[in-house]
Amino acid sequence: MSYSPFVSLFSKKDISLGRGDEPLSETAFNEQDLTPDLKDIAIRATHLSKCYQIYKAPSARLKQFIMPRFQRVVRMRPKQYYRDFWALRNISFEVRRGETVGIVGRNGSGKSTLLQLICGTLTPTSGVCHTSGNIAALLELGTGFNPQFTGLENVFFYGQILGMSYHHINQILPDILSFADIGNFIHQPVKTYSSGMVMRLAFAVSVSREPEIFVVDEALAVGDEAFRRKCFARIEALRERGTTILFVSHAATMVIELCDRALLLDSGELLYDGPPKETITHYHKLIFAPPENISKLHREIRKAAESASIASPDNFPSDSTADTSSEKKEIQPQYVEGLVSQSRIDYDQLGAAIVDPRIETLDEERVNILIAMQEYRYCYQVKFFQNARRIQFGMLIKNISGVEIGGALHPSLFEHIDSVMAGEEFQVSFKFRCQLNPGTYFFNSGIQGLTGVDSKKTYLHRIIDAVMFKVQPYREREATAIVNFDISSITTRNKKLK
Ligand SMILES: Nc1ncnc2c1ncn2[C@@H]1O[C@H](COP(=O)(O)OP(=O)(O)OP(=O)(O)O)[C@@H](O)[C@H]1O
Repeated sequence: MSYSPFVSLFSKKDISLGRGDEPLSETAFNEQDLTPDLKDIAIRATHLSKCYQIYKAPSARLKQFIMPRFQRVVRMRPKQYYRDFWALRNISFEVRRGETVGIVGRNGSGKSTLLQLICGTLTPTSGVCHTSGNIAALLELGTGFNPQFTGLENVFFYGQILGMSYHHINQILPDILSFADIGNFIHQPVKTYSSGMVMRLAFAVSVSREPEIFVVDEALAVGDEAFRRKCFARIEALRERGTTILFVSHAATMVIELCDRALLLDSGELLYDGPPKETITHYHKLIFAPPENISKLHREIRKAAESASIASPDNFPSDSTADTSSEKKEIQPQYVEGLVSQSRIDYDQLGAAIVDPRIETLDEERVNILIAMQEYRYCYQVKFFQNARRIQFGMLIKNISGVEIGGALHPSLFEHIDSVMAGEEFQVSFKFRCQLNPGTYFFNSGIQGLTGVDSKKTYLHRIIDAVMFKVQPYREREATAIVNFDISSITTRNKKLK
């Protein structure tokens, strides 16, 4: 019976591997061998590469097995019947203990290969991967479960692979079953399960023995909304307890919400390693780029990666609300030159252009550090290159996770400017009160309307994350969550009951 584990536990190790037929060596990774800085590191990948041999047909594989030996005997130069395909090339990065790191990339970019190298289920062609701590990995969905076994049998099967005793699994079984929540299906063979049910069970088992490193490959994508929320909550709990988490996802919001950092892979190369929102922006650009623009985009992303540290959030006033000193109370709105959106996306201009989006105080001073509860204007110019009809100018405020907080349209939600002529220019200004709690936020800008003989409204120009800004507290923080509704509260103490 063949079995390939997809929930697996690995011990501290240091795998050094050579290319192709070279002997592989695996050595123990002792805590005392670690340099002090390495003690903070859960995963260190150094120049990791993985090359697959691609054969045109199965017969070529056989030829490769026989012919080179024969050719050597007759003193011919051995011929190669395959071509090399580099799924990963020269990947180096570190993950600190307790960090949550997302991996994003287009299909085939090498994400799963990287996770498998880290987990040790695949050997690198060259390079080294150090991991420190027990790893629980939720890799390719379903490939590990024995389809003939019932769910319950698989719980014990995996639990023991994870290093738990039968007795311990028995003890925590109610928790596992309650988390998986698949009812009586637990007594059915896994081959009768939907992919969502397999995921529920696999996730429940893999987190039951709290791992030091938790690696998840896209598995959560198959769960329903409610279960995904439950998984996120569990991942959050693991995070809070200091588990290092590495996961692959195509879901931008999830990466932005959960991760401290995100890596962008493309064509086997680590293109970007930075804050999740910026990584996701580069990823989105790659997904939507026509093939002929990919190389140019690669160059741009590499360049952005080099200069990323300049715009590090550490260089700007913090979002902290703890400091309620008098200096903090007197803080003024200001403009910080380097505080610019790294995630701006300019869509094509279809007859109009948004120019110079900015935030101003009511005295027309440009700012990007705003004081909560004060009034500002969000402004931009619009230039029309074509005649257009039924025009609306828009703005939208989002937080760093992409949650849409509030927006407006001019003239209004249900009105529009009937027509504009090519060459006309507008100054658009939205006055607002900054009822946001301290944090980092973004403005989108957009012009909707009709051009030519179109009868369907489209964006004539749109800029996502056009302006980035930070909000500082106006006094001590007065409200919870994102929006400050200026809530006033009162309590009346009831008379003591006799
Ligand atoms: N065993 C293999 N033999 C040959 N090529 C392989 C093998 N496994 C993966 N590849 C190739 O390596 C590249 C990277 O694959 P990988 O599965 O790591 O990509 P991925 O980023 O996880 O993709 P996806 O988002 O589609 O899951 C792909 O082009 C894939 O076809």
